[in-house]
Amino acid sequence: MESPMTVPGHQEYQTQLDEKVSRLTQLLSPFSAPAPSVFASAPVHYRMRAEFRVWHEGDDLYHIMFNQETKEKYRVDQFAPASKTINDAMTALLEKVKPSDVLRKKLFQIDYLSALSGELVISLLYHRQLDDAWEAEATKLREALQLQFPAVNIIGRARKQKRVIGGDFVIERLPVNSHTFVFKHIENSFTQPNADVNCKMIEWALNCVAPLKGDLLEMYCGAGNFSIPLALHFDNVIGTEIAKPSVQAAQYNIEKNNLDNVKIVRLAAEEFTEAMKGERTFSRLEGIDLSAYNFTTVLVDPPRAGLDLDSLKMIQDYENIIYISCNPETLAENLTHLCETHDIAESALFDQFPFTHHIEAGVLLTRKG
Ligand SMILES: C[S@@+](CC[C@H](N)C(=O)[O-])C[C@H]1O[C@@H](n2cnc3c(N)ncnc32)[C@H](O)[C@@H]1O
Repeated sequence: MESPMTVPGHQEYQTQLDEKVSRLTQLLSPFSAPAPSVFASAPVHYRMRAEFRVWHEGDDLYHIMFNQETKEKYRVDQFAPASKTINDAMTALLEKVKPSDVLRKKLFQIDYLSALSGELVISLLYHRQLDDAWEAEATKLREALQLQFPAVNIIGRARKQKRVIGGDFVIERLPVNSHTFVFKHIENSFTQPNADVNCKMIEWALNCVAPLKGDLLEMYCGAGNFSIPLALHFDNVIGTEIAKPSVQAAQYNIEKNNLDNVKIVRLAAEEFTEAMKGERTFSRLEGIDLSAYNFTTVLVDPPRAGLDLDSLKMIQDYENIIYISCNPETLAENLTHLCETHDIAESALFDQFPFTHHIEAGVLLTRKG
């Protein structure tokens, strides 16, 4: 079992990025899209999250991963794609967990969530129930790690159990243009994995909306990753999101960034579309008069499946559409509808996932003249 700490070379990275650019260009070519702007990733330490299985060997214990092709396990002492904070924590954590019978017993997985701010959540996953003895040891572990990491939280997870030592989130500080935005990122909720490339995505979106006025409607807004920076530009923003923890984080983020023109509503995109069409009313929209907004622009950032047909039709009512996609195939399918009414004015490739074949893309659509 070998630890593949070898970092792929620049040429290998560039070749793969070039392939992604040509794949995206090809997928967008039926829609007469301009050539995509390309936002590259750092070659190492770009991931804010990492998950490892744990291997026990006598008194020893280490992180492992699996080769996706051969399914063979390999030892991972350091993991170049993960942030420096995660790499430092991997060593520091195991040093302290190894000698503790309570902490190591039936520990099978370790998940790390870090932030550019240096904050860190470590989740320890067990095949046994966690008791007060575990909590006492985990509290001591956190205190010991706090000497090295300014803000570190520990979570213990087992079947139907979650014990939190500290908090279950990190506070991120994202530099976007000349501004720093504060974001609460909750463990086990969606957050963009590559923080630097995420900042470039937000800057690209801000650039797209620079000439636009009025109000912004956003669907699939998560914890307000786009809603909050874009609120500095628009008069008002309404964001919708299905996941309760993300909506709660978004409310926190609105307050911490001192915004009073953003509302986040917990609704599925499909439900929100029904509300916009006047087909259904929702108590969660009470006090919000959707007809009073002057929505000129809609931003969508759906999961891999893309948008349903009704939501596609609904967003075609707006002058400007920003579509952020983690799956260019469903983006292209959705564009066959959207380009009946809109043209692609800008396109972009954000290399959120270097050294994989995954593509994150963005398009700005404007209503046909
Ligand atoms: C790709 S993430 C984007 C989140 C956010 N824009 C960001 O940049 O962090 C997609 C988001 O859509 C949410 N989601 C998934 N299905 C949904 C649905 N049917 N309706 C509304 N939101 C949904 C997920 O919880 C997730 O937060």
